[in-house]
Parts: sequence; structure tokens; C-alpha cells
Amino acid sequence: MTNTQDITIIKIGGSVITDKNIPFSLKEDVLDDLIDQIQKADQKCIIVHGAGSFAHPLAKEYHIVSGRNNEIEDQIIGLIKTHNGVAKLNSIILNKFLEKKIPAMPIQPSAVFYQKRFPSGNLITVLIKLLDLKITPILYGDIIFGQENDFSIISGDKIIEEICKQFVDSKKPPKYRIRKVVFCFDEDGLYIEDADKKKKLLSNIEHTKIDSIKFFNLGLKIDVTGGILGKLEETKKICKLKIPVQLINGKQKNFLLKALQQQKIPSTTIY
Ligand SMILES: Nc1ncnc2c1ncn2[C@@H]1O[C@H](COP(=O)(O)OP(=O)(O)OP(=O)(O)O)[C@@H](O)[C@H]1O
Ligand SMILES: C=C(C)CCOP(=O)(O)O
Repeated sequence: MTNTQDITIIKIGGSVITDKNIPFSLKEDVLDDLIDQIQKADQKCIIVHGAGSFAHPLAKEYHIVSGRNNEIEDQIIGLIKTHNGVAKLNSIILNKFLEKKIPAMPIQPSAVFYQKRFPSGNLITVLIKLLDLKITPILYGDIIFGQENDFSIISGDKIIEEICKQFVDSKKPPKYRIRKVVFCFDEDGLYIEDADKKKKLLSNIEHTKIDSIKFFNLGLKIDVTGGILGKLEETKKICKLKIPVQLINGKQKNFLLKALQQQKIPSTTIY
């Protein structure tokens, strides 16, 4: 008989560890603090981080999302620069884990995913092996190759949805069960517009009701993967798999730790 162990997927959002409007601007203190909380929680997890200002501006400049376009000068160089930007952020994050002696292993999504799908299902086997070895896998939003338009961008949020699907679909006895997905970003959660058109934090909502709510507009930052709306699209798919999603503020002291310990914090839970 297999004992099923709970794991949490944590998205370290680019909005919380970088200033998305200033290229290559790392918020090192926030990153350090988030990793400290992950260490304190001492739970099995998979980390996925966003690209923030290390790659969104480059992806925008070279029009990477819409694929190959011969009219864009040096687009292929721009494609690789986009990958290199987020890979640099990944290397910074990995070094932080290693400095704290937390075993973590980066997985390069552009070498694993093809056309937003797993090629042959090896990733799940590798993830399970890493978890067995008490190694924390770290993935990230990246460029992605495919038949259609040759290449595009895969967001960290989409990667999370794909991982959730693979764990749920796995025919093997469930060694690991994804307990919840925690998105750390730079707001306390999802803001809606109240009757007076003022902003109000939504504490929880069923995923089927998301399309019928009126969001408060907190403005746009440089983002090629749809910002908060893209995140909600992936969230709906994750919730359909019966995995709850919690949107939390990664800048607030110990919010991530409390979310991992199932303590109450101001946040939005979508189920
Ligand atoms: N109604 C809203 N409620 C909450 N956040 C909102 C809302 N409207 C806009 N936003 C903005 O959406 C952003 C979060 O989406 P974004 O995709 O940038 O997050 P992220 O996952 O941290 O970034 P990255 O994709 O770089 O990893 C926040 O910076 C926030 O200000
Ligand atoms: C822009 C790139 C390379 C990845 C985007 O991933 P996200 O920051 O999770 O949306």
C-alpha cells in the first residue's frame, strides 16, 4: 500500500521579487524572506517562479508570444535573450536555496515542454524522484518551442496547471497529492469592485463564479502572459482538478509560512 504525501506548489511571482517595469530589478530582501519561510515550513513542495522584469520586457520587445516573425530584427537572438533573462533569475534563486543548504534542482521548461504539453511524460517521473530524494524542484516561466508559429512563451502559471494535470492523471498509485497551489504576488489577493466602485478584497470564491465578478482595475504592468487575467484562466483549470488555489501577498511578513501551515491570512482562496 502507498502512503500518499501532500505537496504544495508555490509560485514565486515575478511581481513580488522584481519590479516588473524596471528591467532586471531584483527585490532581493523579498526573495530572501520567501525562501526563509519555505525553509521554516519544512514541507515538500514544487517551486515555480515567474520571469518578472528579467524576461517580460524582452519577450515584449521581440514579440515572442506570437511566434516567428521575419519582420522583427534579430528575433531569434531576442528569443534566446528572453530565455537567458529568466534563466539568470533562476540561477540567482537557485543560489539562494543552496546558500541556505536547501537542496533544490532547476528544471528548464523550454527543454521539457513542447507546445504547452509534456512530450512523453518523463517530467512527472523526474519530479517524483526529486521529491523522493527530498530535493525541491524549481521550474519557471520560459520560452517554448512548438510546431505552431515555431515558438512562444509558457507562463509559470500554465506550467503549474500542467503539473497538476499530470499528477491527477497519473495512472500510478498516488505517492504525492497536490494539496494546494499558492500564488505569491504583490497584492493581498484578488480585488473586486464593490457597489461604490471601491476596491474590496475577495476572501474566497468558487472557480465557476469567477467569470461573473467585476474586477477592480489595479493597472497594467509589462506582462506578456496576461497578468492577473491569465493567472485566473489557469486557476480555473487547476480548481477543476479539485486543487484549491490561494492568492497571497508575498511581501507580507510570514504570509507564505502561514499559508503553508494553513493559518488564516488576508488572501483569496479559489476552489
Ligand atoms: N483586480 C486585481 N486584483 C489583484 N491583482 C490585480 C488586479 N488587477 C490587476 N492586478 C495586478 O496583477 C498583477 C499580478 O499578475 P502578474 O501576472 O503580474 O503576477 P506574477 O505571477 O507575480 O508575475 P509574473 O508573471 O512575472 O510571475 C499584480 O501586480 C496586480 O497589481
Ligand atoms: C516571459 C517569460 C519568459 C515567462 C513568463 O512567465 P510568467 O512570468 O510566469 O508569466
